[in-house]
Amino acid sequence: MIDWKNWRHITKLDPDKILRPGDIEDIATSGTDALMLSGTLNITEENLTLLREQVKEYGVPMVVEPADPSAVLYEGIQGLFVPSVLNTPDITWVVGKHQYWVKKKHNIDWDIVVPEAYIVLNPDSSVAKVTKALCNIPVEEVVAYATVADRYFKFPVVYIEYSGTYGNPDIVKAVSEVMENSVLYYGGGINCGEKAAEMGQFADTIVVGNAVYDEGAKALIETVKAVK
Ligand SMILES: CC(C)=CCC/C(C)=C/CC/C(C)=C/CC/C(C)=C/COP(=O)(O)OP(=O)(O)O
Ligand SMILES: O=P(O)(O)OC[C@@H](O)CO
Ligand SMILES: [Mg+2]
Repeated sequence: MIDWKNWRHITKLDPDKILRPGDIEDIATSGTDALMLSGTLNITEENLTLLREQVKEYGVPMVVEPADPSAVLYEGIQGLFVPSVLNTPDITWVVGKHQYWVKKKHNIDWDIVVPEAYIVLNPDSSVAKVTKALCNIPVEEVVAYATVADRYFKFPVVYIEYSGTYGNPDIVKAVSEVMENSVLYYGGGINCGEKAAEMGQFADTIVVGNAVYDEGAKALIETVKAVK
């Protein structure tokens, strides 16, 4: 297994978006610890495979984070990061999709599976809409979810997710103070060194997604430098 617990910086690449060859090289050589292939909308085995083929030659650890059991990749990747969303009333996104997945797929390589406890906090994100996450919750409730994930369910990863917008550092700080064993991920709206450094004080690992597409590789490199 890859040493994912020591990653400081993950670049999240969306199989539904286009990257030019030059961009791919710049991303892969940016110093990011891993490439995570993931998105909520329009993810298929086909576009996941195409993206994997584009990035694999650089030798950066590559992991897949599936949004649905119908689009999972098993070959040529080093990890399968599987989300459960904690702050949704719809159990489908906590354990339902997972049960369906295991029922259909009998030979899962559990050694590469890393369960993630998502706390989704941007109501405008695709992931919030799809999972009907209850995003407008006070910090005490976020901390309580994170504590349940860390101590009770013993999720390897707790993921504070603001996909598409920059989140509240006070919330990430408060969560970081209660984490004992889980690795704390922060993702959402990081598009420069300052924001990377700010969230990187509290999160073990920061995740940068949209900035790669909206700002380009130069901004990505700044975010890497800020946390390493
Ligand atoms: C059990 C299996 C194999 C799959 C189910 C996994 C579950 C429950 C996923 C629920 C949450 C989810 C849809 C996660 C996908 C990862 C993620 C948060 C991607 C970022 O999404 P956005 O940035 O909101 O979406 P777009 O980039 O597509 O707009
Ligand atoms: O795309 P951004 O806003 O950087 O968010 C990163 C990641 O947490 C999305 O799942
Ligand atoms: Mg996205």
